[in-house]
Amino acid sequence: MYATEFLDLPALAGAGGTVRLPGSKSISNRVLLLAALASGTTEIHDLLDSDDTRVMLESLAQLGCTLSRDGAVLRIEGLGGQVKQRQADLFLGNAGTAMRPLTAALALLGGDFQLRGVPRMHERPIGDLVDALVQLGCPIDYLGNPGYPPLRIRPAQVSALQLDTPIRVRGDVSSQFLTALLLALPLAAGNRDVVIEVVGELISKPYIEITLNLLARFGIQVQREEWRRFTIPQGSRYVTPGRIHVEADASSASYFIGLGALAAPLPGANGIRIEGVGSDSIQGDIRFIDAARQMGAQVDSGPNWLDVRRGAWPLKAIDLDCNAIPDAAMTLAVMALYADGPCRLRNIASWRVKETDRIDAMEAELHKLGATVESGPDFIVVHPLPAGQWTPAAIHTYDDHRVAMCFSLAAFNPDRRPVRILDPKCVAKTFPDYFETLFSVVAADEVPVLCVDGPTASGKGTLAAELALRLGYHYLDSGTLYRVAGLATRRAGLEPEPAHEAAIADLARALPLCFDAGRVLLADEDVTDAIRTEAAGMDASRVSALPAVRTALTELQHSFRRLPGLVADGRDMGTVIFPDAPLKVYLTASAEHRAERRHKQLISKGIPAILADLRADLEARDARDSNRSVAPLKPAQDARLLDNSFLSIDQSVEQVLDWWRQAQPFETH
Ligand SMILES: O=C(O)C1=C[C@@H](OP(=O)(O)O)[C@@H](O)[C@H](O)C1
Ligand SMILES: C=C(OP(=O)(O)O)C(=O)O
Repeated sequence: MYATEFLDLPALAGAGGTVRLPGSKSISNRVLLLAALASGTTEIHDLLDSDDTRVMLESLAQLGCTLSRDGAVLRIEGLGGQVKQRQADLFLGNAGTAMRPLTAALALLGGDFQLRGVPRMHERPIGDLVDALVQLGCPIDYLGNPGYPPLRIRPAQVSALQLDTPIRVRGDVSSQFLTALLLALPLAAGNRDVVIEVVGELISKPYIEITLNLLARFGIQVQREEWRRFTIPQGSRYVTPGRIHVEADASSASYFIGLGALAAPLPGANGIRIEGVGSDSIQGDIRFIDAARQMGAQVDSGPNWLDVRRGAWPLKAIDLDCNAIPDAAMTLAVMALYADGPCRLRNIASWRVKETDRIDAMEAELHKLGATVESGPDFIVVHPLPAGQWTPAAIHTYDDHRVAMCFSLAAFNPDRRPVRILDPKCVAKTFPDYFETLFSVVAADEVPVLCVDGPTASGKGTLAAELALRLGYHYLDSGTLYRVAGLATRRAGLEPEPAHEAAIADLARALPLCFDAGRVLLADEDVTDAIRTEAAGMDASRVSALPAVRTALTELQHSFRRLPGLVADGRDMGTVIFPDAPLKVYLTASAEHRAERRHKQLISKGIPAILADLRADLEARDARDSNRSVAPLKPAQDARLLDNSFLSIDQSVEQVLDWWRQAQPFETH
């Protein structure tokens, strides 16, 4: 997951390959609750692991459920209709699929519970559900604004519940209220039928189908009359299916269906293959493929897969009632930028009460890209954005995963403008590795590189690693490559000198090197410490002066240039390896300061060192590095010089980030 302040997507040129998507949020949270309410053990395969499921799991654990994980399998011991903890304060983040169903279940289970969430959750309505439960005889208080969480649920007298008349619930604000009642009311259906009636037009109907389908998997056959009346038969009891599999999330698939529809195919790949969800999905958002087809995409599907390719181009404009696919429809709003006319998405009033007011959010952010957008209480019209009119934009994401995900598709714009996604970690709600997955199937003509070159002990490693962290970029410590090559040379029994140049180059070309969370592995051996000795530094400097070795390592270094970008530190990053890098920094500090830093570093590790000797070694190494015939150490012509003798690490980082920001076309936010 990218936990950076922003993530810059360079202009993307094409897409192709296979993605396997994480589990469905809607199925995961329903299955978790049903498994908790049932007796016995349920084995859940491929459960979604994200913020929304984490809050559900934590709540169930607080209520006394025993949970255990074994790879991709989660085992849950059901409570059999009895919570072990009759008092709990539950935090449900911004997960509607946890807040609403748990409210209903806990109201019926009996106990003293508080349910709260993030500030936005306290603006998302729950009044219709609370009204239905209160009418039934469950005491529930609002702890903040009436109609919204946080809530306090007090114990209800199950025997005194008003089940003689149908329980009436409004269905026109969120279908999750009806889902919540359907999931929980089997608890009250021991000796009578329980009837629920929907008041007003029910929205998001396919989500009710998911609920009914999963209830049936847990032994409860709800009878449905149209979308108005639902009967849970007397004697209904949750029976675990034992083992249940969660299919991949169809709403998450919409970004990759959109991608396949609008990206030019990559050579050798036949569009985008999506695995984990397909034509037999029980999720209503699978119908997004119909919308994509209407826009011109070519979609083939099978039981557990989808294949998507560009068909009509530009995409065809659509005018669509999106009530049944409210989540995936946001993807259409960005695809509309590439259409041959204005696209109208209708019947989406619920967008206004989700993670943010999504109609306003989409309008504001599409507008930043340069698009013309019109909207009303329950619709949005997005006009196509012709070439020449795209503006580089920093997309505000409103802590809404879907805003972040769907706007990534704007990086395919014909003007080759980069797109900045602010607060990219908001995707953690349902798809923590969204951007990693995207990067695995897209290509850019130019992946940005930020080079940090400089002499030994200038602090370039610390600076570059921090920059990589802040930008969410890959990190190449090229000095390490030479150090590892030096070590491998010694291990092969060779002296690092010109006489063995060809043999050392062969070794370097096939270096089994891997960077793993700050550790350096050589053929699975952790050599992080071994390559950091002064002697290894000297060997690195000596092998790096051999031209054939440098050539062998060049290709390896180029391979680190992957999306979304690279920070490379070394001595010739800007001059030789990445001459086209948009920002090159040459970092220096006086020999005196560098020797002092190195001295401090060694002493703090308990390694004895003499300051004067260190300084002399350092000056000798500077002279050798600057005078070597191949790629001598010098600033690139277009490098920015940074002398950090009197700067803290933070100050240096801020300075370079400032230069980086200036080199980007985004207006500051
Ligand atoms: O029941 C569900 O799993 C959901 C129902 C939909 O909400 P509404 O019924 O509020 O539209 C949907 O937007 C949400 O992401 C998940
Ligand atoms: C509306 C959404 O979430 P929630 O389940 O919190 O309602 C969503 O995921 O788009």
